[in-house]
Amino acid sequence: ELSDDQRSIQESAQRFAREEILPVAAHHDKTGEIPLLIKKAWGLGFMNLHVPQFCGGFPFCLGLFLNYIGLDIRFILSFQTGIFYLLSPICGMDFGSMEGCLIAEELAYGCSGISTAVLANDLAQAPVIYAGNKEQRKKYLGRMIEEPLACAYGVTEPEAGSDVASIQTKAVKKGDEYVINGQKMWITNAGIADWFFVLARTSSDGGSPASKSLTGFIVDGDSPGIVRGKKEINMGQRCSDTRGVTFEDVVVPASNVLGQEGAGFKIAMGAFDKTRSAIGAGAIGLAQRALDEASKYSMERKTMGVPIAKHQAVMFMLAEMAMSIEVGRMSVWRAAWTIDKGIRNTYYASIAKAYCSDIANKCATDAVQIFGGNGFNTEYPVEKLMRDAK
Ligand SMILES: CCCCCCCC(=O)SCCNC(=O)CCNC(=O)[C@H](O)C(C)(C)COP(=O)(O)OP(=O)(O)OC[C@H]1O[C@@H](n2cnc3c(N)ncnc32)[C@H](O)[C@@H]1OP(=O)(O)O
Repeated sequence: ELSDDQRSIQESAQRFAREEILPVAAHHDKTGEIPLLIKKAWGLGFMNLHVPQFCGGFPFCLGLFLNYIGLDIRFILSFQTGIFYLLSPICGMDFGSMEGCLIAEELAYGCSGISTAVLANDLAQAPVIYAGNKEQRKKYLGRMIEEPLACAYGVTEPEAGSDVASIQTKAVKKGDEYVINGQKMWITNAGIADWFFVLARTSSDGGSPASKSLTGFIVDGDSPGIVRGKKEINMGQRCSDTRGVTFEDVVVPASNVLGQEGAGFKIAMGAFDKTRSAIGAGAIGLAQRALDEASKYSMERKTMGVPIAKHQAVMFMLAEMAMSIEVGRMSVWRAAWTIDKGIRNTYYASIAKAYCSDIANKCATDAVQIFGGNGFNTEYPVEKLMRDAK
């Protein structure tokens, strides 16, 4: 059962998604512009959810509360810089995975592209929270609480997607510094990142296992030698900034190594443990939206003298959608609850991410089917859901 606090967080996120995100979702899908809404989301505390309190973490829960009791978002934001900073030491808190999942589901209900843009920081921050020392956390996480900055998680490469152990980006130690060379691909926030988490190979011994050969670095976004690629024009989630990034002799101080040399693979895996359930939650938000849109439409649209919801072919689809969403949401909650208890959740988080992603695709596809010809048309919301789900 959700606690009262969790319910109010959920309701605030729901209100923000439905009042602020949903109305601009089609625009951002069309233009691919990074939503200005990110600043509002930051002001209300929906970004940087897991930054620890000692870094200045989450001073804006008061904003969430004020929003929850019905104050206008513009009013809250006009206050944010002054009063919230004064109050941050007493109202600061870092959210667990469970709260992160509740927020991710609601935001993705409004638009999973905007939701990814808002929540992608959480993925990049996860290795720093998981393995960073106090100075690293204060320096790189603290600044994200002070202003709405973006950071990016740089693991995937053109030749190494799901096979993290095969990454080729290299970091060579020279004195107190490392020099990084290599290429990353599909990096969310790459065009706007203030800093990157970069996973690179530090061992040249081909026989060395992944768990000892890779190292995680924090790389400042303004370091010479970082070449940010063009914004990729993707099929869905189009306002999320996705790019390739090249590192050409990028010099990083040894003090920016996370954990120790060789610990990077496990740090990256630990970050996935923390974030996979939230990706599952976003997928459930999208699936729930597909079900709600399809239910509403099937009660309004009539064929053969009855609403199409009365036809068994449509009823079955709606019932399947509802069943899979309930099961998927439970898989997300189980994964999030497990890690919040301090128990490794790799198994449950992987199930949640894989299962819910499939559910999102199935529900969106069925919603398009229920909408008939209209489902194929951009005037209706479901074709976007189908592209975003993919
Ligand atoms: C909300 C924001 C959204 C932004 C968009 C985000 C989109 C994304 O999801 S981006 C990322 C997508 N990429 C992935 O998910 C990567 C998927 N791949 C993987 O996770 C790995 O490569 C995986 C699990 C498939 C396989 O790894 P594999 O090479 O077989 O390693 P494996 O042999 O299992 O483990 C190697 C070592 O690591 C350890 N290890 C593995 N997993 C973990 C873990 N979770 N925790 C701790 N240690 C671990 C193992 O115990 C082993 O240790 P040792 O060598 O000491 O015995």
